[in-house]
Amino acid sequence: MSEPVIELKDVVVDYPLENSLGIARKLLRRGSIRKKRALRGLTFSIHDGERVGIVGHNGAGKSTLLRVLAGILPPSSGQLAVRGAVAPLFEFATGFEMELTGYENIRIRGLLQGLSSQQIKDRMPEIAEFSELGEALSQPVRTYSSGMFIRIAFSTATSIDPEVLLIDEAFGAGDQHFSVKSAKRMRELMAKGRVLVFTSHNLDLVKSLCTRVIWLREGNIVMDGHADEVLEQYRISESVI
Ligand SMILES: Nc1ncnc2c1ncn2[C@@H]1O[C@H](COP(=O)(O)OP(=O)(O)OP(=O)(O)O)[C@@H](O)[C@H]1O
Repeated sequence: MSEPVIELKDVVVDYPLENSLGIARKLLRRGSIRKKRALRGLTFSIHDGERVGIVGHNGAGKSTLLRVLAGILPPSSGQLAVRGAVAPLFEFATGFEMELTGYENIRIRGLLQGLSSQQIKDRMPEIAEFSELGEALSQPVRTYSSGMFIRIAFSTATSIDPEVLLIDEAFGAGDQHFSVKSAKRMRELMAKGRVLVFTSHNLDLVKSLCTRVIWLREGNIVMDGHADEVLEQYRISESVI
């Protein structure tokens, strides 16, 4: 079998439960920093062509797992390999430099996604056009509405032909016009992408999009297997609660 596109081994994520001042004070006093363990040693691989749904109740660790796969959040311990270009289609409103212009923010996001300066330059007209932001792209993004941030982030994230598509169903694609346009582009990318990882509370949508489902509970994998089988068990457990 070929090398997996995504490979996790004993991946743990702890969130500090203190702000940076609290952490500094604890360090000075040699006290222990309180943490919340969100992922408790996940091990799995995803191969070419797999469409994987991640399900679980609130707080199960779905968003944390997507952030780890996107490289936004480094694991606290364990090993992670993601082979190929990743398009993270969630948390669009985070990570902007407020004093810089729309164009500059597109460049930064592109570099973070692993594009070269030349690739960004080549794609800039297409990204700008898809965003439909026009002259506003020359303004500092602190002047933008929340929908305008989404336009930049979505247009940049989908400007590559990604091998790995990470989608949180609750991604919120802005106004009606842009959400129709972005849904169409997402479907095109899903048809082309080698791997899809999709989190959602909408089990019918998961069933229609995914071949495999990983069920998380409190940062552990409860079940990992064929979508129909895992969703059936998950539904039974939900009706018991
Ligand atoms: N920034 C943070 N600081 C501290 N704890 C966090 C942080 N983000 C998430 N957590 C905790 O980590 C755990 C996993 O959260 P996560 O957001 O990954 O769950 P989820 O499955 O995506 O939930 P939901 O379905 O509600 O979106 C939860 O217990 C949550 O309270």
